Amino acid sequence: MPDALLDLQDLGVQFPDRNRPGGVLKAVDGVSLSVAPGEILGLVGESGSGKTTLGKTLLRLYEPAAGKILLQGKDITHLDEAALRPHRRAMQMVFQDPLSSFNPRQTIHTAIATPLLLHGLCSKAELPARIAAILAEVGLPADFAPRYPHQMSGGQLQRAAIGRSLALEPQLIVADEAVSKLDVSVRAQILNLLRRLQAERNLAMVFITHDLHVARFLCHRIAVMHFGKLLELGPTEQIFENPTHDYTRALIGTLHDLPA
Ligand SMILES: Nc1ncnc2c1ncn2[C@@H]1O[C@H](COP(=O)(O)OP(=O)(O)OP(=O)(O)O)[C@@H](O)[C@H]1O
Repeated sequence: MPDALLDLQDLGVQFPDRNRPGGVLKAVDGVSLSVAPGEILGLVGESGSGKTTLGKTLLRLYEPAAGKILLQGKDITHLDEAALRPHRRAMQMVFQDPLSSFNPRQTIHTAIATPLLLHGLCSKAELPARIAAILAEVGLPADFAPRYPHQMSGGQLQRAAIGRSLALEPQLIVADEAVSKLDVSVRAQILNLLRRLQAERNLAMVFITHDLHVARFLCHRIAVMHFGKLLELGPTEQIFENPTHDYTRALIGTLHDLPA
């Protein structure tokens, strides 16, 4: 895909196998896929299928054993930290557990201010207004800035985590089970927030989830992973209505057993 934001080509990631001393586990095995600007790509598959490993590797948090990662056509697969720095801004991650993704001794203000100052995106004088604008964008009042993580609910904190990731104006967010720890009503609010951000900012996302309801609601296309391999990839309705693989059919079959 020539105008892809992100292009993964035959990506492989290996770990020492925890169950076989001396053995190698192919956590991601020959995965090729691309993400267009503003596209939400869902990564689904059962536990251990390699979703998180793929997400972390495309962000260059893990070193790939094989293949290529192209960001806006630039090969970032083996760039060192210094060369990677300008590209890091373009891709941010939102984790499952917002509490553990914040430093408990830092206020929300400091957590959002730090990357802004580090990347020279804002002067100290501009910080309060900038942080208030970021909080407003994720539906939090400005007076949440002086709060510490433990003074916020899970949903409020996930909003703050999304705000922090937006501070650097990324083009792509990798969200790893970002709503799975939230209550159902809060989950819907955060999903709507992600949808709005995608539409307003043309923000692309790799949305990792084991929840097929969530994937169907949010994602434009869905990639199904199985034992580190990409089993199939297609528009969301096609995956749900006309899956090619028995494994996908079985995965979707479980959807009918889940509460809506
Ligand atoms: N740091 C690591 N060292 C060794 N093995 C790892 C490491 N991280 C992941 N693995 C293994 O790689 C495989 C893929 O794991 P991964 O966490 O990417 O899967 P997942 O689909 O995200 O699963 P889950 O939904 O449970 O998070 C698993 O077999 C896992 O045990």
